[in-house]
Amino acid sequence: MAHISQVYCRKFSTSPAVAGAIKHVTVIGGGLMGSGIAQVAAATGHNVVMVDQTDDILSKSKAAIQKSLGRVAKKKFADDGERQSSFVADVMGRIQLNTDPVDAAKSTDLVVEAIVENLDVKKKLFSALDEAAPQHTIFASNTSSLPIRDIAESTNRLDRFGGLHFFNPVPMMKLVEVVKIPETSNETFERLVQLGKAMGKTTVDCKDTPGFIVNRLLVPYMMEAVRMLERGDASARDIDTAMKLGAGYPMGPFELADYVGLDTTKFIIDGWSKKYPDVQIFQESPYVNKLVADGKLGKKTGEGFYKYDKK
Ligand SMILES: CCCCCCCC(=O)CC(=O)SCCNC(=O)CCNC(=O)[C@H](O)C(C)(C)COP(=O)(O)OP(=O)(O)OC[C@H]1O[C@@H](n2cnc3c(N)ncnc32)[C@H](O)[C@@H]1OP(=O)(O)O
Ligand SMILES: NC(=O)C1=CN([C@@H]2O[C@H](COP(=O)(O)OP(=O)(O)OC[C@H]3O[C@@H](n4cnc5c(N)ncnc54)[C@H](O)[C@@H]3O)[C@@H](O)[C@H]2O)C=CC1
Repeated sequence: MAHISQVYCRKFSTSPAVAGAIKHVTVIGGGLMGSGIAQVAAATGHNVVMVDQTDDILSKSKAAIQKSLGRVAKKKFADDGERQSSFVADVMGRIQLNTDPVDAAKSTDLVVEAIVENLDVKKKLFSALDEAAPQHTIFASNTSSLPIRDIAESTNRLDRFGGLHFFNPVPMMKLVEVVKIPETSNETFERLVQLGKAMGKTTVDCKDTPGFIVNRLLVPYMMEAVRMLERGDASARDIDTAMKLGAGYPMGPFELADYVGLDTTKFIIDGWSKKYPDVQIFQESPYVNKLVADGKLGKKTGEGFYKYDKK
């Protein structure tokens, strides 16, 4: 994994927001994804407001960003503690916190939404933001599985709406899928692509098809792994080992599901099973349902398919 980190350090060291480009980013949702997006946006010179529901959640998000930046800084300034600290302080200084999304949207170039994977909740949020945000502000969703067009229809700015799908963990993963709905203007799309690049990512152009590119392939793969486990074909550990050593994946499907969060995994599957009732691979998993019902949401709660040390 060392080379991924080196790329991160190289790309992220000197790329301030370019003139005319998006300079101010509001990230709504300070969970796994929102905190990562806020971190990388700030580390690449953007001014960021991160929004979540309570001060308590936001202070946990802030601590997560600080910890992740500490890991980046250690690599970037190997033996120089002072430069490590000033790098972290500098990036943190570009992140403001707010519990009021409407207030935050009043003055920003871009809103990136990374809240719970629920269409109605996302629509309600964007509808409120649309009233408050300036004309020029672009809206983007980081949804894993919902149609961007369905979210965008809650606003009157379809031409300034698109998808910006980042990958977990955002500081390490080099891809952003930029999603265009039929109404997205070329200018909006270009500005989103530019932002992705300014954040040090490689971008791919996506249509608003289910799961875009990555998740259209990843979700069936992960769900087939779950079916194998449910059928008793192999253990989770053996399936993970097989996919890491036999297919070269950095994580096996169960490690990855735990890393993504089983709540988010279930939201995706529930949505797709409702929408595509005839597609067998998208149907619900009793195994995942039970884990979620027991509060075993993966790494974030200390247990999912596996158990984790709480750090
Ligand atoms: C069924 C439906 C489900 C569908 C779900 C869809 C969800 C989506 O919509 C789309 C998604 O995001 S899918 C998830 C995509 N992500 C992946 O596939 C991650 C796969 N894992 C990895 O790449 C590495 O294990 C990874 C990079 C994570 C960690 O690397 P390692 O395994 O080698 O572990 P470490 O030794 O801890 O880390 C290696 C170096 O990376 C640095 N690092 C890791 N995490 C970091 C973080 N969060 N922030 C900053 N730095 C970080 C770490 O410093 C370490 O460097 P060294 O110090 O040199 O070891
Ligand atoms: N977990 C993953 O690996 C990935 C998730 N995504 C997508 O990103 C989005 C967020 O996922 P995660 O960060 O994993 O979820 P998470 O559960 O870690 O974080 C979601 C955050 O949103 C906050 N929130 C919920 N409703 C809100 C509202 N109305 N206003 C402000 N904040 C609100 C919650 O308090 C929570 O902190 C989802 O749409 C998910 O599908 C996309 C790529 C990867």
